[in-house]
Order: sequence, then C-alpha cells, then structure tokens
Amino acid sequence: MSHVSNAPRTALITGASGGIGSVYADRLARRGYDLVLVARQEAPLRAVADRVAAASGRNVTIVVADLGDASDLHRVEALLRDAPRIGMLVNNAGFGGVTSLAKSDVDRMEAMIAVNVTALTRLTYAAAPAFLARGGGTIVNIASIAALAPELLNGVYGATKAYVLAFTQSLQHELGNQGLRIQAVLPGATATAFWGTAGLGDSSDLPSAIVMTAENLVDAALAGLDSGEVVTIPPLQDGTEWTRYEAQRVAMAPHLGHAQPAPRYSLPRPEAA
Ligand SMILES: NC(=O)C1=CN([C@@H]2O[C@H](COP(=O)(O)OP(=O)(O)OC[C@H]3O[C@@H](n4cnc5c(N)ncnc54)[C@H](OP(=O)(O)O)[C@@H]3O)[C@@H](O)[C@H]2O)C=CC1
Ligand SMILES: N[C@@H](C=O)C(=O)O
Repeated sequence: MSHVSNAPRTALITGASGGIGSVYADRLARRGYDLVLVARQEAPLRAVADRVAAASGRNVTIVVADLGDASDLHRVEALLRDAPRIGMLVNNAGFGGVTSLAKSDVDRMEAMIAVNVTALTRLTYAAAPAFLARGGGTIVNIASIAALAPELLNGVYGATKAYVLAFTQSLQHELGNQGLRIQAVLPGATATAFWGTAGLGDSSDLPSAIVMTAENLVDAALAGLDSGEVVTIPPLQDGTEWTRYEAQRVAMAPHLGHAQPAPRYSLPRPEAA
C-alpha cells in the first residue's frame, strides 16, 4: 500500500528550497505526484522545481512565501483549501537552535514557534477538512528526535517538535479512521543547512556516526508511511524501543484523572464513610 488510492495527486511541500524538503520533492515526483513547493528563497526553490520537473516530467509549481508572515501563511492556507488536486501536505519547513535560554534571543524563539508550530498548525487546519472533502489525503509532519529528547538542542526547538509529535498523534486519533493518512517523522541529525541556521556551523562538525543523509532520511520516512506507521523514527535502530515507550504512555493514560491527589503528596484523605 503506497498511497491513499482515491486521493488527489498533488503534494504541497513546505521548506522545499533545500534539505529534507527538496528530497521529498524528488521522491514524491518519482511516485507520480505533481508538486507545489513552498519556501522564502525564490532562486533555490525554482532550481529544485526545475530539476525535479525535468527528471520526473511532473507538473511542479512554486509559491514564494514566508510562513512566519501571517499574510503569506494565509495565502498558502487558501491554496490548500481551494486547489482541488492537492491531497498531500508535507509540513517540513522549520528551523532550530542550539543555544541555552540564557543565550537565546526571545524574538528568535517566537519566530521559531511561528514557523515550527503556528504555520504547521494552520496549514493542517486548512488541509484536513479539504482533504476529507476530496475523499482522502495524507499529512506528514516533520518533527525531530528532539521531541523525545528536549535536552539535546535549544529548549524551545525541542518543545516545538514535542508539539508537532503530540499534535500529529491527536490528528491520528481524530482523523486516522476517516480516510486521512497521518505521520510524524522524527529525524535525528541530518546533513542539511539546518545546522548552519541553528548556529552550529555545519553537520560535518558532528560525529559522522550520528549524521544521516537527507536522502536516506526521506526514503526511510516514506517506507514508514507506506507501512502505515504513525510515528517514524528513521535513526532508531530497535523500533521496539518506541513501541514499548508508546505502549507505556497509552497504558498510563487511564490513570491520569482522579478526584484525589495521590497519597505521595500526603494530603489528608477524606474520611471513609
Ligand atoms: N537537519 C536535521 O538534523 C534535522 C531537521 N529536522 C527538521 O527537518 C525540517 C527540514 O529541515 P532541514 O531540511 O534539515 O533544514 P534546511 O535548513 O535545509 O531546510 C529548511 C527549509 O525550511 C524553509 N524555511 C525556513 N523558514 C521558513 C519560513 N519562515 N517560511 C518558509 N520556509 C521556511 C527553508 O527555505 P527558505 O530559507 O528558502 O525559506 C528550507 O527550505 C525542519 O522542520 C527541521 O526542524 C528535524 C530533525 C533534525
Ligand atoms: N533531530 C535533530 C534536530 O532536530 C537532532 O537532534 O540532531
């Protein structure tokens, strides 16, 4: 099973001017999708579009938009709502940081939340009802292993990606049985411009044993999508580690509501009747 069969065959990919998004463009075009590619920088975006269109013969259009800007974001939302052939959304645009709270600029943190969280949320809210009305579709949200390990990089970055993971799991809960395919992808360190933007120089400054190519990352993510995974963690070698972690979370959920504080807080217990 590689696609939702009756879904429209155009994919909109954010952050497609380079890195992971540009590999998604290549791979989805090879799978027969026409593409709408979104990013701020027109020249690299057009270069990706031209290269992918020439290699695949697919129809590839670009939308130059800053997803941190409300009016640009609303333009992309309108496209998802109104273009009847769009049936797949890859929410990939994002950026990170490596600094501690004390060394971070709060305006930069707010900008990170705007792209990594607000834009992803608004695009999903535009896409999901439209895809349902079109008979099905796919939403892929690019999170990070920092969603599970917020100690790794900048704290706001990890928190934005934890949001992406939780939001995606809620989408699966609400819409996964209504014809939408939902996936969160959690890359580990991947060789892209991410690291320069984050302030760490280059991915070649990281231990090579933990850095994946963007090509391998996307190919594994698409294999996970094909196999029906809701959460795909390409670098995690033993997938049962995630399965056990998630099973524990689900098992704990029924115990999270109670009228009385737990005995460990030593509050007086109501007298037995
Ligand atoms: N590389 C890594 O190690 C990891 C990456 N990720 C995640 O993967 C995703 C892709 O990152 P990656 O490919 O690695 O990094 P890149 O920096 O190579 O790509 C980021 C993409 O997002 C776009 N983008 C950034 N800000 C905006 C904006 N305001 N509006 C529109 N587009 C924007 C950039 O285009 P432009 O500048 O033209 O706008 C670019 O196309 C991100 O969400 C990132 O958090 C997760 C884990 C690890
Ligand atoms: N997942 C990567 C960035 O988001 C990393 O932690 O290396």
